[in-house]
Amino acid sequence: MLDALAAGAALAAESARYTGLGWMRGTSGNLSVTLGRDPLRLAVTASGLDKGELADTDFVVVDAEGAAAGEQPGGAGLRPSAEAGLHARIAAVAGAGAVVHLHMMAPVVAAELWPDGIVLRDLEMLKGFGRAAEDDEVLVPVVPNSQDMRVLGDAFEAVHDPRTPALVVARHGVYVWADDLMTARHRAECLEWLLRFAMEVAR
Ligand SMILES: CSCCC(=O)C(=O)COP(=O)(O)O
Ligand SMILES: [Zn+2]
Repeated sequence: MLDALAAGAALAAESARYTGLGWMRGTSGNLSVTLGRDPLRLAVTASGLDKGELADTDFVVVDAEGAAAGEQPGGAGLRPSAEAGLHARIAAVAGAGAVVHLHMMAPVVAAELWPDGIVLRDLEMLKGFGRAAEDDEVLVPVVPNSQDMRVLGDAFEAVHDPRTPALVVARHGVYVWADDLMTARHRAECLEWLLRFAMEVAR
């Protein structure tokens, strides 16, 4: 596992990449890395900042509820992401080492078309999403949006399949997770392609 300062540098670098892709527009999106499991501790991007311009210390160490925990490398002036509670739930339930939350367009539009979940099957790019390409049917779950991270966390747990490292929040964005930030990014990139493909062929 990364220490907090290394995690902060990685969060800033990854956030800049996602901003370049247009997936963290405005101040949207947030990323986290798991720092420890007993007790659960995550480094999560600070709330309300331009995610394309994060300093290496623009993160907050949070607990299992998503609340700031202990002394903070970036000082007491930073607030944890408003969505830190869902990051923590995903880290706890799915065992994720890194969680990325992105405001990319494809999952949100796909959720409008398929509000009960998005089915993907027989696509080579599924390998990049951590699944088999052939004879594999993947249901990417969709849950309604909420401002209450406990409500979102409960909705996530109700639909969670350990084989599927993503959750679409309708009219909001997508969560993708993996053991580390780079793998989470690869999965997010492949998922975006898969969802765009699904919508193109459904037209
Ligand atoms: C225009 S962004 C609205 C809040 C949100 O959905 C988001 O992803 C960013 O929240 P944060 O508190 O992490 O800045
Ligand atoms: Zn969001």
